[in-house]
Amino acid sequence: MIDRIRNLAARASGDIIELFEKAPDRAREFSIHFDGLLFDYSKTRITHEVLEALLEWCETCEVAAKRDAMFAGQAINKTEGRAVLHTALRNLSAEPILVDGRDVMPGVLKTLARMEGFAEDLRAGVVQGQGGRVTDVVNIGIGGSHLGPEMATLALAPYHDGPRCHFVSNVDGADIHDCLQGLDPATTLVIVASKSFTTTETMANAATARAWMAEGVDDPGKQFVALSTADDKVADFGISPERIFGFEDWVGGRYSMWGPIGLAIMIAIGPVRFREMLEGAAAMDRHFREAPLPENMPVLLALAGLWHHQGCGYPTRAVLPYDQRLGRLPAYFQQLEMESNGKRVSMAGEPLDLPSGPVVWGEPGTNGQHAFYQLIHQGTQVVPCEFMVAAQGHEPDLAHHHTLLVANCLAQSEALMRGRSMDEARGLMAEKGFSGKELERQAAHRAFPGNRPSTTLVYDKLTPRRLGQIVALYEHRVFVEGVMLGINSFDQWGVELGKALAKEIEPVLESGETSGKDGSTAQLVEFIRTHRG
Ligand SMILES: O=P(O)(O)OC[C@H]1O[C@](O)(CO)[C@@H](O)[C@@H]1O
Repeated sequence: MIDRIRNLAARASGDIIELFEKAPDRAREFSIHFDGLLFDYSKTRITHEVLEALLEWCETCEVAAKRDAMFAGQAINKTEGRAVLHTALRNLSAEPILVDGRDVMPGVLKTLARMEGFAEDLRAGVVQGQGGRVTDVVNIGIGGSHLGPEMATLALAPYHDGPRCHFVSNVDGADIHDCLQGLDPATTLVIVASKSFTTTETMANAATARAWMAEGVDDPGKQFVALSTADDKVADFGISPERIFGFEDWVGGRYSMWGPIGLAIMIAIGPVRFREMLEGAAAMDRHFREAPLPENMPVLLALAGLWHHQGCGYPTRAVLPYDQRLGRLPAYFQQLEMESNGKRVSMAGEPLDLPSGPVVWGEPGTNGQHAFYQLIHQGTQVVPCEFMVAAQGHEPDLAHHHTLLVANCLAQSEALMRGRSMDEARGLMAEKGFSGKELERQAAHRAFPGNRPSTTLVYDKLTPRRLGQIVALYEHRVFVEGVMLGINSFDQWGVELGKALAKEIEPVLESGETSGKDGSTAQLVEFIRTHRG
């Protein structure tokens, strides 16, 4: 199957712009609308023939059946023997979902109601700190217990009407130091977000926060909340059961912002808007489950990704939100995509016969334009770009800024596609008075190859509902790509070795006993020990 796709990519001739000239309806044919979103993948080399081949590959991989198995609560995460049910966290219809014969929905909705009660009480000043109304909330977590809440809280800044939310993740003491500076322990609530409640970074930061809190209040434990699956470990830390918001092991870390891990988001924007975010995600879930594959937005987004990565062989993709408040979305997608699909063996444990998922990177526009777009336009590697932009901003008084923002976004995808030919560049240089060899030399620097693919996701406005849809859209894209690559997208064994070695090296840094370590590691330890003051 992949050979057919690769042959199509190798045979693709002519420029993307010519595809528009040949088919005036191309933009409509290679785009899809769904509930306030437009995904346009027409500025790529995908043709009807390519799409047909990609869809056939998708069918061969039984994506639809595997999707249904996920939604039905089957243990599709086979290396950990778990179901994958982040979708249950936004199943507000309460339609039963059975895991091992037990409906998980009553528990999900009960926890959601507890979170709502707590968030309301905190926002209303009913739940207080030992120095009065809580003014600041510090979420301590890392990876999936950090990136989602941080990303969504920033994204929904126009809706904030609760206490200020801060996020600490790095074990680097600078992170918690800078966060706590200026906060008052007596009016601060600390959320310890950790599915396992064993993650070194989070536990170190939680202990530091508790010590800081103990300096300012009599009973630090009263101003801590835990979001975890590990009640016993939370109890050992000293957080009482009514301050634990639990979830089950079928919620993966990077898929967890919809449940208790999203408590900081709920505190910031309120339970009503948090529900709107869940409803947006649930709408995308329904679309993913019900729309035929050729009219299914997550499937088409996945196929565009696979075409570029597997078919055309482009090793990375850039996520480029023209939306300052989506500034953490590239980092969020890095974990979502690379922790999910960065695997070298198949479900069966055999070496993959395809490259694993691509490197994902990005930055919000227009900032990226003044940093790395040079390479995107004129470097020798092709980087498929995934642009995102809202039709409206949240600042009506600054509508002219938004027009500039949108114009830049659209201009970039157009420039990538059109490029600038040598003849056009020669014309520009001739106008400036160059001639002969110097004109040729100058023109070469100013020519753009063009024909570089991009997709654009446009939404009306970045509301809680739209954010929910967009994140769920990408979650399902990762699922489809994972199934088609034959990968288990829901484990992350690749993070374990480094964690284990860090535990070994910690005492070595104290003792300096480097026997058994390689020469480089031993040299680094020695340098650090002699320079750490
Ligand atoms: O929520 P926890 O258990 O602290 O884990 C945090 C993160 O660490 C990881 O396990 C990777 O190290 C992620 O998958 C997870 O999101």
